[in-house]
Amino acid sequence: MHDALHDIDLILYDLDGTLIDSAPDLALAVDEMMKAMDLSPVGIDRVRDWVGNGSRRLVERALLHAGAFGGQGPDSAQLDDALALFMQFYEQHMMSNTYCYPGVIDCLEAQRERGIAQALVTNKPSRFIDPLLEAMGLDGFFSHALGGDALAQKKPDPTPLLHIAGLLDIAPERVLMIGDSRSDVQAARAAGCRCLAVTYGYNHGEPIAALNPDHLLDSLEELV
Ligand SMILES: O=C(O)COP(=O)(O)O
Ligand SMILES: [Mg+2]
Repeated sequence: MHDALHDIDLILYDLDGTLIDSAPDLALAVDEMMKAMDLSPVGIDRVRDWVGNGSRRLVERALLHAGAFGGQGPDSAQLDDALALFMQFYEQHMMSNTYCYPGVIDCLEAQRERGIAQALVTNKPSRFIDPLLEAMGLDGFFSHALGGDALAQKKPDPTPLLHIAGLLDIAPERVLMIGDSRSDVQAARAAGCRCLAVTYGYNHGEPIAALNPDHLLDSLEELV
């Protein structure tokens, strides 16, 4: 068994950039939103670097980049309207070009056989979680799935991690957070959980190794 799994009773997985490669469809929805607002498309390379702090922040980053609203960026009502457009387009496109990363299903099955509890902690809005998990064949593995809007705080705040650990009555030091970005590493640290980062995801254009996670993997297959 891989070192990262020693003394672990619960694994918390991030979704975007860790279990699924969703950047193509997120980019499609951002660019549809930009078009609807008469702004230039931003493209997938930028969107990949902007994912990780929830849809509202993603939309805000795109509007700031485009210099929309007089270069000041949107106020709260303008951001709400743009976000509503993004959500509508993403709902239509979220499974057009989104796939599980290699090794994900095998990893989930292996931990289920080992009797390790598994849950999902994503900053993605909750309404997208169930349809995506089902379409990707990932439903049925997780006892709990929290979206970025489920609680008052989201990653990098430790609250969602501690919330699930508390529901399952598992001490934070026996929890492993697996993610692709600094929000995951920071949330795990703040919660007192162990942390494993994957190198293939989205981390705002920077190597995740720089954050010194407890473990670093190129594929979740290594946890099988
Ligand atoms: O919606 C996002 O910003 C990304 O969510 P994640 O926490 O699953 O990476
Ligand atoms: Mg992520």
